[in-house]
Amino acid sequence: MQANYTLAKDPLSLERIRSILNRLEDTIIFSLIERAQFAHNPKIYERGVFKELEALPFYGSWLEWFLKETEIFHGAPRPGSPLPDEYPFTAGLPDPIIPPSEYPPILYPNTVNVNASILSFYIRSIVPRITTQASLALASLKRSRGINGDDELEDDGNYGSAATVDVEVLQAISKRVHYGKFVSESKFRQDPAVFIPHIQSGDSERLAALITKPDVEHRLLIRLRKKAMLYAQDFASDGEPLPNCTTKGKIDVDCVVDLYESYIIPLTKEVEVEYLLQRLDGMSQEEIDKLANQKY
Ligand SMILES: O=C(O)C(=O)C[C@]1(C(=O)O)C=C[C@@H](O)C=C1
Repeated sequence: MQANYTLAKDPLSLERIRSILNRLEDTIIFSLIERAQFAHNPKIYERGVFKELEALPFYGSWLEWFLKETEIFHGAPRPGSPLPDEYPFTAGLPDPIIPPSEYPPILYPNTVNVNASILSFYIRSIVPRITTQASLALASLKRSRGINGDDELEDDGNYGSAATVDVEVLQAISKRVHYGKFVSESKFRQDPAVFIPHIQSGDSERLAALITKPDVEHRLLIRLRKKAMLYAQDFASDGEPLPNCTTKGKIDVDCVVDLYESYIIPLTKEVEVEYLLQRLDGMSQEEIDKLANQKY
């Protein structure tokens, strides 16, 4: 998020936040297309495989090392920083070289960070699926050359390139999912009195029902499928689209839709609810009563 986002006249307008979520769909689809050109390379997600890393010293997977180095370099904001639209996947990061900029507070202070879940579903369910085509092509090439070891069939050796793109995909998904906090704050401010009793009783289910908008989800999934089909299109050298029967396309469109339906939307909702559950922390009953009648 840029400074101009928080300085906008109404940074919590739901329409505005949804337009950012819409834009992030493009970033996520394009980065997945980039990852899909490489084979699965399962080695890069396992700890202790690259002995070279132990000399650093670093204990973790190849991808975890990339995440850590990227976050150190980017000076990833720590939880609780004033502009929380980027959340670290790794811990123990040094302080950024340049002090964080001052931004007007928009979100209520909170500790919500679901990056561990994002990393887990991405490695477990997304990478193997979006790389199936590249891995199969590689495996048949290797077999034709007499290479049969199961371990190596899905390994094209592009560890650096694959992990670089993994970091991009993960950061884009993380940003998208944690935007749930802005959505939640926006919905809360529309009518604090509706939310307050359920926050006070810790009723996650009622809160989830309040923030869920089935028609918005439905439209999103239709839009996403159309976008993914369009971006996945292959073109001939003269720029003419190749017919679907001659090309499998750059990405498995069903996988993109499933990623949103099964993981990104549910996790965004989890962030929204977790954020709400912390929304009154540290407030006195008097302050809460005042908030219940507040008109933003
Ligand atoms: O747009 C909203 O209102 C959101 O809360 C975001 C979102 C989403 O993840 O896209 C999540 C929950 C709603 O049911 C609809 C959409």
